[in-house]
Amino acid sequence: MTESTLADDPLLDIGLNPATRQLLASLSLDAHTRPVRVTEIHRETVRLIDGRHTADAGAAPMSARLLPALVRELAEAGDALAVGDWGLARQDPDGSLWLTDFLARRSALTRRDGDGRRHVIVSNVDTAFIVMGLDDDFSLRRLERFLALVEGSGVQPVVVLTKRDLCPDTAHALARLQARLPARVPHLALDARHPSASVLLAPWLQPGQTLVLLGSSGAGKSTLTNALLGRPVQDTGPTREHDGRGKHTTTSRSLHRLPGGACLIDTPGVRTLRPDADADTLAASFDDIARLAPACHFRDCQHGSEPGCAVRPAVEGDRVDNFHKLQRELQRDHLGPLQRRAQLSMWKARSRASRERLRLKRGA
Ligand SMILES: Nc1nc2c(ncn2[C@@H]2O[C@H](COP(=O)(O)OP(=O)(O)OP(=O)(O)O)[C@@H](O)[C@H]2O)c(=O)[nH]1
Ligand SMILES: [Zn+2]
Repeated sequence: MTESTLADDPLLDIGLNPATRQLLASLSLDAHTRPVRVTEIHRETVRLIDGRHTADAGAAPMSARLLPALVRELAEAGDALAVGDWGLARQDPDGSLWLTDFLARRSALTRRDGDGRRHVIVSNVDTAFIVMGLDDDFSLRRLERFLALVEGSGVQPVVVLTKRDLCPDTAHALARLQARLPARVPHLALDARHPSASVLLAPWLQPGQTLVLLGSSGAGKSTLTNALLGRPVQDTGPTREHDGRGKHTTTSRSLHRLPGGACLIDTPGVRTLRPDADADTLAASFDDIARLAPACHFRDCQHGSEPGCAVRPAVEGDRVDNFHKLQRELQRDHLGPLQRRAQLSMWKARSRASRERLRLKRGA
């Protein structure tokens, strides 16, 4: 048997990359076990694709149960499956499908719950397009939030500015962005409705690559998804596709295969991922400030109006302010409910006091 190449591996359709392929090759799988990717998580089952039953775009997902040993293993590790995970599925003689293992992740976008625990929302993603409109949506502060969310996840952020056609002065917006954004983060401006979007984004859309779109509501994620797919994704209603078990709706398709060969993961979890950072990723994302701060004259310099500040001349003031704001938020998020309430009433008392002072000053 001649060795097949990555290019003709059916798993390429579902985001197989050289590293995952190498890992799978080392596993000597029996005839009943095959590599799969998780596209949906339900209470007792998961939906999987194996790249074999590919329709025009995105494979029709199969339902599988988790092997009890896998459930135990995950519980012991305090972990859970995520969309994008690679795993192994075994088909029993009676036709039932079991997820038996899951493979180590090479990247993960996570969110924290109220108790500060981390949950993986999506894994094995190469690129996150941070989508932001060049209209009222444009906010460098929010962009910095999203970047801090992606930082440290193993995912490459790319800033995609949509609505270029609506922006009277794109050059100005880009200049502001460049003054703020670390040079390592690629960025571009486009009209998300135009087919040329996939040409501009081609470097991140190569076969085997997996991407997600992040961004606030109305930023243009659906519009861009349609442009990348080359056709509208129907969000509701039945599709024409039948497989004997009934109709699939496209809403259940969270992994789209793009014409160029990349996979786009679009799940409600990703859509609603709030750009919250944690301390490490925040520091890494604002590493320009961290790098310069040791050269400030005062050790506790806030990079405001202190003499001898090394940060202020080099970093835009609003970026420094945003860093401090996100840091404060983080501290607040890490407080327990009681401490949070105490802090809230302290702030309320303070603002009451300052309102009172203002009132007295104005002689009201
Ligand atoms: N002119 C213009 N309109 C755009 C562009 N990108 C998006 N739009 C419009 O902006 C509106 C919002 O775009 P959507 O793609 O629905 O935004 P979204 O990010 O998917 O929003 P949610 O689904 O709420 O998360 C739609 O009316 C789009 O037609 C663009 O580049 N140019
Ligand atoms: Zn300073």
